[in-house]
Amino acid sequence: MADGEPGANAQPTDDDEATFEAVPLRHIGATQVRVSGDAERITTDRTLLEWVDPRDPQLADHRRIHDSWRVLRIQSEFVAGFDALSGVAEAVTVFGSARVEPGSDEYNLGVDVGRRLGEAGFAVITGGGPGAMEATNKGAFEAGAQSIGLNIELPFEQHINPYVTLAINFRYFFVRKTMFVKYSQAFVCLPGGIGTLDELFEALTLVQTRKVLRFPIVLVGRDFWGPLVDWMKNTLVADGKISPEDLDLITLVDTPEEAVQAVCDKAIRP
Ligand SMILES: CC(C)=CCNc1ncnc2c1ncn2[C@@H]1O[C@H](COP(=O)(O)O)[C@@H](O)[C@H]1O
Repeated sequence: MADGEPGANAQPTDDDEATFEAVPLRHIGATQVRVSGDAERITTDRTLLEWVDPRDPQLADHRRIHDSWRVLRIQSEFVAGFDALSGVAEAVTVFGSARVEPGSDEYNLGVDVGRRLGEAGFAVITGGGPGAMEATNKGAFEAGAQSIGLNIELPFEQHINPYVTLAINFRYFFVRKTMFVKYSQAFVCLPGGIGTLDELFEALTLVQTRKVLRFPIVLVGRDFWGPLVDWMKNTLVADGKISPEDLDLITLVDTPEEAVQAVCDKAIRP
């Protein structure tokens, strides 16, 4: 394929994707960009979500045909996820920063949380990445519990952490997020950034709207999470944006022991 031709610079993730994305990628130039020295891959989520000008005659079919057929790929990702996770009995999903360094206090916090959840009889689910995810999987692994990693395709090189005993790779964020909720009875959030906040607030929305019932959401670390909860109280409740009872959806704790106790007390268990 000559340079300048449709899809010439595309960085597909497999052969299927190469065929599938050949035309649509032209609209974004599909040049390889570099982030922190790593080649940035064009992810499936990006090709789904990026704006395409439907008035461009060469792209006229993009939304109509490619997005419609994309549903089959999305469907297959749901099928693979359901299939791989259907045997998971009792599980807790733990979220937290991808940037926590091994050996740090926050890493050790994750290990402790994972280990205690494992010892309490839960499988532990994380995003399968580095940092707090790795720490939590490590704790669960060392406790002999099922240690699950739901990995996500990212623009840069990404490896599942070595403490995962059941790994699934997802291309679509929203498919993966369905699995976190569907296969766990509680969420535990360790300190984290935008990814963790996204996962936390999605869970809060699902519980608030009663899409999910009796689903404890436990935040570990009062110093870290306290100011956010205070803001929710002083601004969201005070301004009438949420009800005072909505704050009861969150359990704020300091230690891994309290976190696991809160899960055991509040989650649906047989
Ligand atoms: C070093 C680095 C940025 C690696 C990214 N690798 C990742 N692998 C898997 N899940 C992730 C990754 N980054 C973010 N997430 C998701 O978002 C959350 C962490 O994002 P953050 O660091 O809080 O905002 C995790 O709970 C996880 O579900």
